[in-house]
Amino acid sequence: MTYEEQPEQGEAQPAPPNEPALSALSLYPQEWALFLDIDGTLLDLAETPEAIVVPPSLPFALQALSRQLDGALALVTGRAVAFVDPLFAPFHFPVAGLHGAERRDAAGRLRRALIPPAFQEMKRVIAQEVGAWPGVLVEDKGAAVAVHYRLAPEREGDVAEAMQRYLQEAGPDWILQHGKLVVEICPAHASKGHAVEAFLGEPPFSGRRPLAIGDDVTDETMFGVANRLGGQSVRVGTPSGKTLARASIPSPARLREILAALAK
Ligand SMILES: O=P(O)(O)OC[C@H]1O[C@H](O[C@H]2O[C@H](CO)[C@@H](O)[C@H](O)[C@H]2O)[C@H](O)[C@@H](O)[C@@H]1O
Ligand SMILES: [Mg+2]
Repeated sequence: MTYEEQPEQGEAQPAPPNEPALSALSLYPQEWALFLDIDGTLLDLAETPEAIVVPPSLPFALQALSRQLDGALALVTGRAVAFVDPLFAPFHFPVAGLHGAERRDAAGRLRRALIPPAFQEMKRVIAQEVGAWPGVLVEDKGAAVAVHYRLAPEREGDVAEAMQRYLQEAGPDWILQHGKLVVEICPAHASKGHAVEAFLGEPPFSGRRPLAIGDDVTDETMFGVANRLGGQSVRVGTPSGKTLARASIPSPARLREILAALAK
């Protein structure tokens, strides 16, 4: 198993194309744990959060791969955990949701994030104010709220300004998370990197090398953890900025092809 060495731990570089990065999974399945982002990684991006399409064969490929890895496969997403299971039915994979703020481990134990009453009220006000702008969508995710402007890109500045204002109101327990044509307010204590570390502290993930695959800035924390722990990091698509990922795959469609081949 050979990988290109990186110059410095933590130093962001453009990721070189390196699809063979995934072949280690089939060569040494007992050594690896796989952490997969959903939107823009496993699934093509869609115009709205609800419009995503899950190819029918994908859940079965993931299940076969999970079995090869003795269950050491987890989904690590900005979506809420409750949203994820129906996507990958009939399977229930270990999953970290809301960028790591909630997590269901391999034993099925779910750690939820609290939704304080003040945050509940703030989501209502955001939906009322920002949700009234044509083309702007407010996604209530429980302990996080996302405002999407994919259908109204000219509203980027307005959305950023409004969410910054709401963040001030929410206080220090919350952070802004920028994504692909979306700005979110999420719990500050969590990150995808922390979620990957938490999985790696438990069976069947413990003792394995993490392979993290994602497409967006929120995935950079799990790339950093994977690199630090002797694993591998893969960014899907062409990153707009620099990335900690050590390899890249051109598209979700290509990743699905590779995963399907590995699952056989
Ligand atoms: O961490 P991920 O699994 O990648 O989730 C990140 C966010 O994905 C979703 O928004 C993005 O995908 C939508 C559907 O393709 C797209 O319409 C939107 O523009 C993207 O930002 C999801 O709606 C968010 O809740 C996730 O945090
Ligand atoms: Mg993504």
